[in-house]
Order: sequence, then C-alpha cells, then structure tokens
Amino acid sequence: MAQENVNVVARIRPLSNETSDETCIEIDPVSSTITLTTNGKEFNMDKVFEQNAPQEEIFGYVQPIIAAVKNGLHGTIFAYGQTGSGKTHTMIGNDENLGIIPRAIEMIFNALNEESKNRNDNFNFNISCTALQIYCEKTYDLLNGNEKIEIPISDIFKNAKEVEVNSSNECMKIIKCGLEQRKVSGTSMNETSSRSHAILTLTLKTEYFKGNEKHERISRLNMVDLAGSEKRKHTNNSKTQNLESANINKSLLTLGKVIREIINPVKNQVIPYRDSKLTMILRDSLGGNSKTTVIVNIHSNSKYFTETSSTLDFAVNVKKVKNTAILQEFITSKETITLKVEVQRLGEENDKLKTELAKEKEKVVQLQTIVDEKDNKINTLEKKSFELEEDKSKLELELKKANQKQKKCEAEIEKMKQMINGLQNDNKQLKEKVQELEIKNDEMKNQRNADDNYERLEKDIDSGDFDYFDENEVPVIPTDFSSGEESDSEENEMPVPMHASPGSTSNQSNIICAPHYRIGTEYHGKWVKHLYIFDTDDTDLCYNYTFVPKENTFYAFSKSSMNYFVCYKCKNAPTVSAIIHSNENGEEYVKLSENEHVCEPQKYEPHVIIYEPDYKLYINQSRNKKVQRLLVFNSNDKTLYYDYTLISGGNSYRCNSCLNNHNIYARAKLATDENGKKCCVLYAQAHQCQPRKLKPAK
Ligand SMILES: Nc1ncnc2c1ncn2[C@@H]1O[C@H](COP(=O)(O)OP(=O)(O)OP(=O)(O)O)[C@@H](O)[C@H]1O
Repeated sequence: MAQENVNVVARIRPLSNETSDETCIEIDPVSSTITLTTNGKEFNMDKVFEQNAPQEEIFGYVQPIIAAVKNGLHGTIFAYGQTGSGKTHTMIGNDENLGIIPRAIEMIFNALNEESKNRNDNFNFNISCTALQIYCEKTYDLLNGNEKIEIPISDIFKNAKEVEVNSSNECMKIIKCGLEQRKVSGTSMNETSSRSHAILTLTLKTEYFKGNEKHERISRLNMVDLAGSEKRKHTNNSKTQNLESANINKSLLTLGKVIREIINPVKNQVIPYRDSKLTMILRDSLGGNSKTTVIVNIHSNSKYFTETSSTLDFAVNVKKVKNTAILQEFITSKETITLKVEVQRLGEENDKLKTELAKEKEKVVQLQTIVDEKDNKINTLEKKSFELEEDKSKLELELKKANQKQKKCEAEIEKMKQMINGLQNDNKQLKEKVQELEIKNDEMKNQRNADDNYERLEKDIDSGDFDYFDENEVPVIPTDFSSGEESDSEENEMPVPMHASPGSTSNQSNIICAPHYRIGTEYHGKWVKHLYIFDTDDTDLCYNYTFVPKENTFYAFSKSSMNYFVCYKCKNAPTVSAIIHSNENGEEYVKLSENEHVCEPQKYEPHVIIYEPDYKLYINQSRNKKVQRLLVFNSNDKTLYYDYTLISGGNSYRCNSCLNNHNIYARAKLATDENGKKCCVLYAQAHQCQPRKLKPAK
C-alpha cells in the first residue's frame, strides 16, 4: 500500500486553421517538459502527448490504471483543460477515433472474460455502471431520465441508478444514451462545448475461491470529462452560457483550491471537498484511495497563453497529490460465509416476519376499528332499547287504563242497548197502537161517511128526488152535466160512450166526439194534464195522452185552439194534436190527429160485474145540480154497495169511497152475459176500494 503521486499527462491538441495560429509552448518529449515560450516557465509532466498523438497512444498510457481497477483497485482518469482543448475528444472521442472510455470498457470486459475463462477457482465477475452530470452545481442522473439527485458525502452513488451490464456494447449503448442528455451547446470557442462535468463510473465486482476462503473485490473506475474553463474575453456567449461558464469556472477553482490544500495542508483544517459537487465526487481520486491519472488538454495557440499557463499550473499542482490505492478485496471463510448466509436468511425471514407483523397489526387496527364501531352501535342500540322499554311501560299503563275505560264503556253500552230495546219495544207498541187507532179512526170516518151517505141517500130516495132505473129502463145520458139538463136519449143502455158526428170539414181518421174524451189532471211533481179517449165500439179501450205545453203557452190548455199531447204509454211517440170542436148539435168532440201513432190502446179489465137487480143508477138533484150516481148493492140484503158518481160525459164515474184519488175513475155499462142475463159491467182502473156496508141487514 505505497503512496504514489497522481499521474499527470499533457495532451496538446492540433492547432486550428486560425490565421494567427502561433504556438505558445515548446515541448521536450524526453523529459516530458513543456516550456511557455513567452516567459520560459517550464512545467514537468509525467508524459506529454504532442499534437498528432493518436487516441490509441493516449489509451495505451492509461491502460495500467484500467488493469489495476480490473485487479481490485479504484482508479480515476479525468481530463482537464480550457474549453475546446480536446477533453471530450480524449475521453469519449467519436466512432472513428474512440476515446479512453469506450476503449477502457472494452478492455475491462475482454480482460475479465479472458480471466474467467482461464481461472479455475470459481472466478466470477459482475459489472455495473452509473453516469452523472454536474450542471450549475446540481447533480443529475443521466441513466435515470436526467433526474436531479442529491449525493450524500458518505456514499456519493447512493441515489444514482446503477445499471448492470453484461457486455462492452451494452455498456456503451447505455452510456451513449445517457450522454445524449448531457448539457452541450455551441459556444464561440467550441461548437459542441460541454456545459457540465460528466462522471462515468464502472463498478467491478469479482470473486474467486481460495481454499476455504471467498475472495471478493469491489473496485471502481471513474472516467471524468470536465467542462472547460473559459475566459470572458475570448467568448461571445449568451447570458445563459455566461452563467454556465461562471459555474464551471467556480467549480474548477474549487478543484484547484482543494488540490492546493491537499498538497499544502493547513494544520487542523479539513480539505474543503464539500465546497463543490465535483470535489465531493473526486474525493477518493485526489488524495484518497485511488490510482489517478489526470490528462491536461492544452490548446497551444498563443492567444490562449493565459489559459495554457493556468492549466499547466493545475497540472503541476495535481501532480503533487499523493494517493494510496488499496486493494478492495474482502476475504471470507466458508464458516463466515455460511454464517453470513444464515444471517442473511434470518434477516430475510425477519423482514418477512416484520412485514407479516405489520400486516397483522394493520388487520388488528382494522378489527379494532370494526369493534369500536360495533361497540358504538351496541351502545346506541342499548340506549334505544332502554328508551323503548320505557315507552313500552308507559304504553302498557295507558293500555291498562284504556282497557278499564273500554270495560266501563262496554257496560254502559250494554245498559244503553237494554234501554234502546226497551224504548224500541215501547215504540213498537205505540206504533201498533197508533195503527190500531188510525184504523179505528178510518173505520169511524168511513162509517160516519157511509152513515152520512146512507142517510142522504135514503133521504133522497124518500124525498122522491132520486130517480132510479129499473132493469127494463134505458138510462138517459146527460151531455152536459153542468147545465143540469137530462138527455133525451132513448137507447136501452146504461150510460155508454157514443160517437159524435164528425165535423163536415174534418178529414181526420181519428175524430172522437164527446163524451168519449175526458181531460184529467194528475200530479207528478207538477201538475200534468191528460186526455183520456174511449172507443165507443169497444169500451174496454182507452187512449191516454199527456198534454205537452207549447212554448209561450205553458200549461195553457185551451178548448178553442190546438193542444199537443204525447202518448202516455209510449212517451217517445210523435206528438198528437187535438182540438175540441162542437158539432151542429152543440156536442163537443175531440179532433185528434194521431200522426203515425201505432201504440196499442190500453185495455181496462172489468172490475166487477153486477147482476140485476143489484145495481141502480140514480140521478140525484142534490147540491143544485143533477148528479148521476151508480149505486150498486146486494138487493137481497142491501148490505153491500158501490157508490160511484158520474163525472164526465164519457160515462165515467168516480168512486165516492176514495174521493181523494183523482187517478181512479170507473165506467159502467149495461150488458147481457153469455146466458142472456142482464147485468151492469163496472170498469175501474186500478180501483182497489173495498165494498162498504151500507146498512145492517134487516
Ligand atoms: N487531438 C485532437 N485531434 C483531433 N481533433 C481534436 C483533438 N483535440 C480536439 N479536437 C477537436 O477540437 C474540437 C473541440 O474539442 P473538444 O470538444 O473535445 O474540446 P473540449 O475540451 O471538450 O471542449 P469543452 O470544454 O468546451 O467541451 C472538437 O471538434 C475536436 O474534435
């Protein structure tokens, strides 16, 4: 573990085609000395590569570092120099002139593959790479989308993405890809000027077994392409480029300062590696555990004399830095390995258990939450249950009271029912009594009427005012009862309706003369006039027409003008017009136009047939007018009779027993039955009147 100085080589870039292309240095290749022609200052290097030195030659010079890294030592190669001096050309190069980085990668893979083939001690290797850039004092990961990262001083690669690579091609592809994201821009001094420091690191892990021991080596090769320093006076940069330039110069100044302090340490003063990101990364490479080669690139044009002088000063200083490269090998016995494996296994198991424990804890927390929620629910339900119990007790109390009330009410209802029954019975009895009394009253009234009638009748008969027909007499039919004159008719019949002579002017088919019509009035919610018409040939038939009041003649039934009727039976039939005329004898008749009226005439059923000598027809002169009455009684015992009064010229009679019923009228006619026996046939429409006892039988 001997200390050794940082190896410093100078590479002079070819002069450009500038007109004032005059060099400011002289080179002594034997002593590797560069002399500034302007001031004669000499700078001794470990090696000087002149303008035409090919890339292979430069690489050939740094190969020992790469070999050392392959064998387990840390190594660093970095290029330093003013902008445009050829740093990127030296480190990366191009497809035709590969720089140190692609050549180093290829060499490492070839060497390790070769070694792996040749050794028989279970030699194994693994290579990974990282690529960072420092731009304006911030670090970015070129293999991870140029993401900005922090680099802790304890482990500068901690946050960097480390990509395992299996071949030099793969490795170069990845690195090229990363470098495409590097900050590069065209400046007045370099069309492809790097505006950031690029740090590519290969990490090599090798292992082999020797006896019971496992030998592990972990070494790193840092290859750094620094951004170039530039003087303002030689540039015509943009504002951004000037800012970049200021940052580049600042970090390079810090690098120079760190190097000066390494070579001239101040007692009790730490080397200010932390002053810049670059020095933090190069900490091991400068004064630490690394074999380091610095390539100072020089643009020898005399106009860059100051920059060249500064670069050579840096080179001389960095050359004084001493490093101690330590073999990064870790030897482990099999037991230790076994134990390590066991420890690792236990660690993994522990991790697994920790994960499971965390999951279980999470479950417990979830369960606890559920339990808490349930507890809350239970509390709420208990509270509700308690409240419901209270309500239940209250309701039971109220129910008890209500039941008691209901019982009382039921008892009262029972009492009232009994009372109602009693009252209903009383009511029934009273009604029955009332009915009885009403019947008695009616009977008494009837009896009184009958007695009056009978008395009057007997009186009439006794006084001789009362004529009657005997069975051989033909009654005289009055034509005008109001006039009180008797008819001269000598027909041997009871009052029978007859045809009137139609007027000579009338061509109507239905012309009916008095007394074959009758005008009656009925009450159906309002008073309605009826025209009853009898057929003289068949006294059983009757037409019943209802008067239809015409507009402006409301209820105005007139004998002198046309009246309109509808058939009572078929109310929908056409209107029938009727006018009452008088013939030359002064008899009234009805002239009826029965337009298309096909209704069947209503037939009266015989109500009673009275055989001789049981009927009598009287003409009563009482009450200042002649009244024709039909008295019908049993001639044997004189106990039963019907008492009818003739009320119209149509041989119609009203029952004297039910005077109030206007709808009831009767007609009588003398007839001979099939045995030739004379009789009186009495027709009565719905006449329900019972025969009355006139006089007790003698
Ligand atoms: N030794 C060389 N042989 C041929 N061409 C060279 C050599 N050195 C530099 N050049 C050319 O000079 C130009 C600038 O070189 P390069 O970009 O490598 O400089 P740089 O130091 O990296 O500059 P910066 O710091 O601005 O990035 C490039 O076109 C490069 O090809």
